[in-house]
Amino acid sequence: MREGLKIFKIGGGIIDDDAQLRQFLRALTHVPGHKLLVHGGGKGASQMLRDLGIEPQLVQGRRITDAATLDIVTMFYAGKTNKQMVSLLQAEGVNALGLSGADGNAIRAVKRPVKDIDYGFVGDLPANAVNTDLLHQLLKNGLLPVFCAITHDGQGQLLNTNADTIASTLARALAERYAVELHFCFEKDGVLRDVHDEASVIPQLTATEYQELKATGSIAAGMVPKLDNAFAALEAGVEQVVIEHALRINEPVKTVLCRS
Ligand SMILES: Nc1ncnc2c1ncn2[C@@H]1O[C@H](COP(=O)(O)OP(=O)(O)O)[C@@H](O)[C@H]1O
Ligand SMILES: CC(=O)N[C@@H](CCC(=O)OP(=O)(O)O)C(=O)O
Repeated sequence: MREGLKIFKIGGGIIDDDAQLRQFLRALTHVPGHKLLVHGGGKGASQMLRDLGIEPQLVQGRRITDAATLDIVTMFYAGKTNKQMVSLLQAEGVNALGLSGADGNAIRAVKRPVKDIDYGFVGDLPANAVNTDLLHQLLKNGLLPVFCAITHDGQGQLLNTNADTIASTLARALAERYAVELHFCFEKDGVLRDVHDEASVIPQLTATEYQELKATGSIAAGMVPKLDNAFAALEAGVEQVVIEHALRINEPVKTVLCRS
């Protein structure tokens, strides 16, 4: 039987709030078994860019990343955010190891080709992007890998990659070796039928219902690429995909994706 692995992705809203981040990380330490954490930080990065006089540019939730933006998001994601998160986990007695995709050649990306839009230094992840042997070794040694949203192309170029995509790609690659649960954690209790009604959580969401709710506009904005990544993981053999509140990961209220 395959061993279990729980992959958690934490988004920008919670990361920016020190008390909430600590609460999430403390709850994470109580989750049994192999774990892996992926963090974003897009909201904080946009604020930092503005503070430095650069207006952030996002198209459908994806950041257009010119050279100056890449420098700043690398410092923010792979530096401050990643190291702060690792040190908070160490303070909880968990041996976390912070990684970008370049470290240990963990995730190798391909610079997004220019079509209608030039996204600049943004990395897409091919099917063989993940160094699963490295991650297996780390997990076997009791480490908790903590990934930021920076990858590399193998030619010395760092690239900015959406954190939901990194989580989904890691889950798909590691599903060959582990029974993977993928948890997208953010600041709502799950996928909402009505985004203005916090109590309207959909407990079980099928791909068909997702398409319907997307067409009516009930599911929109950042939730669309998140669910595209989430359903892709489910279809590729990930055992379970969950969308849930980062501060309630041990509680039953959440959205679980269904295959049919
Ligand atoms: N039906 C929906 N249910 C929940 N959130 C939704 C829905 N439709 C749109 N959203 C928006 O999507 C956001 C989550 O996407 P995003 O901001 O990219 O998350 P993250 O910060 O975790 O990467 C929510 O904060 C919410 O504003
Ligand atoms: C290419 C691209 O869009 N990269 C993202 C990476 C961070 C991220 O995904 O952060 P959240 O999960 O908090 O949104 C960005 O720079 O915003």
